[in-house]
Amino acid sequence: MIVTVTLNPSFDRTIDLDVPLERGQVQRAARAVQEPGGKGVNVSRALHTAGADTLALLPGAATDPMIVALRADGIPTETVPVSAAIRSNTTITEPGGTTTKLNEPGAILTAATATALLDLIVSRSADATWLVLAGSLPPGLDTDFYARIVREVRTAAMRRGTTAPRIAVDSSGEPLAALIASDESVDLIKPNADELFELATSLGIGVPAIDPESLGPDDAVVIDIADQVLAHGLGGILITLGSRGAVLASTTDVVRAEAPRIIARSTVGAGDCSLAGFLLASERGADAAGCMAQAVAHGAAAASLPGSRVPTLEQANADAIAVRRFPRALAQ
Ligand SMILES: O=P(O)(O)OC[C@@]1(O)O[C@H](CO)[C@@H](O)[C@@H]1O
Repeated sequence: MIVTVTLNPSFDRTIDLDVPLERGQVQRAARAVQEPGGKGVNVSRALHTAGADTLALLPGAATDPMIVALRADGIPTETVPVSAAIRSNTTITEPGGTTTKLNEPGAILTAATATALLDLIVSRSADATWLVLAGSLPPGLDTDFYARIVREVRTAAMRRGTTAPRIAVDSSGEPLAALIASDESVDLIKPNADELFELATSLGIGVPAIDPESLGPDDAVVIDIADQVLAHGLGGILITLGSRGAVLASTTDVVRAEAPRIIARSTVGAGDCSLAGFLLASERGADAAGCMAQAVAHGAAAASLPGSRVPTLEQANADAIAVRRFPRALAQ
């Protein structure tokens, strides 16, 4: 089972405009939808839709409209009750595909809620093959909270005499930097190129003064930086590159997967679906190339859907993805 943790969930609101956004003006939206979100929640939504066994862990009141919607969608969910409402992040989409995202900070989590979440995560990790820690940390949690989860999950597994789950992390900024700089190692992180450059800088790794989005199809720079980040005790780095696909850098392989041509409707949650595709294939015994094909198939299919809708397995066809694998043995 793949257990996901979303400490700062959101009831994502997507507002579609038929005309370009004009700042400072009153405009009429063409349509608006609201979907349960937050990165770990999206991973669980995509896994569940693809028929995989998953459990989403998050803070939220049972009566919160987001939790009600998540359960109505049939996503296996366990919550630690909180009194504050789950935040609502807003996405504005304009004709031509421009997307503007406004993320709220989220409600403050108390120390008691943090402890209850930690207990729940440790307990449910006993049945997990993968544990996914995803998204920002809400106010009230220390930036090293992810490192604390990893430590406690591994200590509990050692006490039980069982294998700890593999750990995948999809976060950015200080929480990710604090985790990578800590003594805890993780199996996989999933940054985009911007987030990888930001992480490398925080670790004192020199990065070129260029916009990672302008790198073009030559991913040598990205792989060189990923290799230096890998040396901080990581098993692999899955770097999502938008319309250029994705690259996996691990100690044993470099795998490049090309994105298919699509008409992008909304990229919100596409990275989360890429991670879900990777884990889904990993659960089903695929090798690194197979995991990357499913990652890119899922990410591209999600980007072609409106809002943060997740694709079905039929929509995320991994057979259509071109993948090249370059085996290697990287010294750690
Ligand atoms: O504010 P965070 O936690 O970094 O990201 C939250 C979020 O932007 O991530 C998902 C898309 O990846 C959305 O469902 C959600 O609104």
